[in-house]
Amino acid sequence: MRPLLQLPGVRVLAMTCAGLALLSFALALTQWTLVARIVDRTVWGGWAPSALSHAFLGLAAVWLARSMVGGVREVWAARAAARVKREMRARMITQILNLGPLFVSGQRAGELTELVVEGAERLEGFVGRAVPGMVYAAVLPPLLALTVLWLDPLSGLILLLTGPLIVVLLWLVGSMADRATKAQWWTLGRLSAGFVDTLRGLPTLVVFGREQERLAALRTQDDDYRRVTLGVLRTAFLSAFVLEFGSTLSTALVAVTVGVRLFEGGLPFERAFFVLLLVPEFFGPLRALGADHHAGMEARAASEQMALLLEQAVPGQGRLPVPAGPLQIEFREVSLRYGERPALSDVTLTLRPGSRTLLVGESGAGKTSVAWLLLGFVPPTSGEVFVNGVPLSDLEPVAWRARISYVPERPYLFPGTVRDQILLGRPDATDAEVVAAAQSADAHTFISALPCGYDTEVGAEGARLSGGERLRLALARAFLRNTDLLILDEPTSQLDADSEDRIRAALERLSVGRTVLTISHRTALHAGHDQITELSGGQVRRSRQTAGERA
Ligand SMILES: Nc1ncnc2c1ncn2[C@@H]1O[C@H](COP(=O)(O)OP(=O)(O)OP(=O)(O)O)[C@@H](O)[C@H]1O
Repeated sequence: MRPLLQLPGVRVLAMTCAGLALLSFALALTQWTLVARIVDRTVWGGWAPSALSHAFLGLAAVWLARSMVGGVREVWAARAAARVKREMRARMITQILNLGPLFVSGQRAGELTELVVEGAERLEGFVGRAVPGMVYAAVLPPLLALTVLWLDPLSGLILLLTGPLIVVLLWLVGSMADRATKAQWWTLGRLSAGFVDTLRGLPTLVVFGREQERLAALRTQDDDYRRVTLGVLRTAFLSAFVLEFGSTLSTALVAVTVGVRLFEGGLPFERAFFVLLLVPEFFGPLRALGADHHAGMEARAASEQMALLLEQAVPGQGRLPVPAGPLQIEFREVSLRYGERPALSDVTLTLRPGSRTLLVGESGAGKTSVAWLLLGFVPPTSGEVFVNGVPLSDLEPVAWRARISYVPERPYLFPGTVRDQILLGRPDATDAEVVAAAQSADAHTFISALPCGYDTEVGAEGARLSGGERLRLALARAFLRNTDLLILDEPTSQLDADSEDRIRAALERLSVGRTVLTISHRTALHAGHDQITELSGGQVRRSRQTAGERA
């Protein structure tokens, strides 16, 4: 429960509910005192009609006040729950963004989505229902039991014995359900992840004829989920049964002992009736607790995973401003490991301002890792990257990335229009600037031929465009972004000769006046670069300066 109690606003909500519970207690006492008195005087006489009507008026006022207190509790709890949901979702998303692409690449998209979307919903259920329920159950029954003890010690004793017993039984059933609830949460996460993976890999599954197998695996996961959900429901029914049985039994016990003493003349009618009216008030919050307990357990399973995500150490966030003017970047004996896996070892490399460097090497040589280090997605395991003599890790990361344009091998296009894709480079650009960027990237002609031009929807991940068209949109983004430093990761590896020539021409225009790092398998791209560095097995095998003759 600890991480749940640390949720924003939960303590304030608990204190408010405690205040409202005290108010409810006072109102309940007043309400049932009036009812007992009205019935007593009506049966035995002794009140003038005006006194009776005053009592009825008072009863109506108290009833209204109780309803209002109940309403305030509902509204307050709903607001706090919505706030917690919003805030925790924002915290998780910020944390995922801060942890960066390296963290995300090691996760299953479906599980993360499940945690951010469904996990936050579960917190809403906990804060909106379980917290007020628990506070009411902690405040009202003890006060009511003490009141009954004062009015009629025997009935009070029955309540003081049976109440805690029911709570202990509830706790035992809850502990049994704890593992089932966690299993339910994990299974749901796996099911969502499996579904997202299936959707993403559908073309591969179809090509290899494995879609039926995948469907069967999803069905098995679905069956697992159904099984654990039934297990959770079984324990929920069990706790409801324990509560109903316990409260009915002890209500009956109080009623019998009160009835016997009433007939024997040992207890006045009004007091006996009052005690009987208070007994359901005593069990009411405990009954509600049984239902809300389930929401609390579901939230706990999700909150433990959230805590794991939120406690992950975020790579160093520097605070220094990025130096203005031309940027000289130096890798000094930089090594990088992904866990136990070495990717780079003692890499020393200098990118002079305005120079063009080609980083070549076989697959797995560590080229993309150099780009990720430069983008600040991963910190070096040893050594340091310097920007104008300042360690990159000390620079403010957002301001640093604002100086870089990165064109990856497979640029990602978000659902939206062609214009939206280009505007990602600079959201405040005008239409004329967007068109100019597209023209420079040799994208304007194909965009104009699309059914709705710049307003054409590109589909999920740019599914309605070819690989070369997607790449040209990514270049248009880079033109619009207009930064000092440009990183091109395998920019032409997937293109035919004609597209490659056109993209190379666009790249040439884009590179003018910038510091460029081009990553490639092939040395064929060497024309126009000032420096060619060869990586092999994570080490610099050779680095040579060239004449820098432009292609
Ligand atoms: N997220 C990761 N976790 C673990 N190991 C990784 C990760 N990313 C890369 N590696 C490993 O680090 C090494 C360097 O990978 P990197 O992607 O930098 O090579 P590359 O030269 O860009 O390869 P390619 O040309 O095939 O893209 C490889 O052995 C790779 O398996």
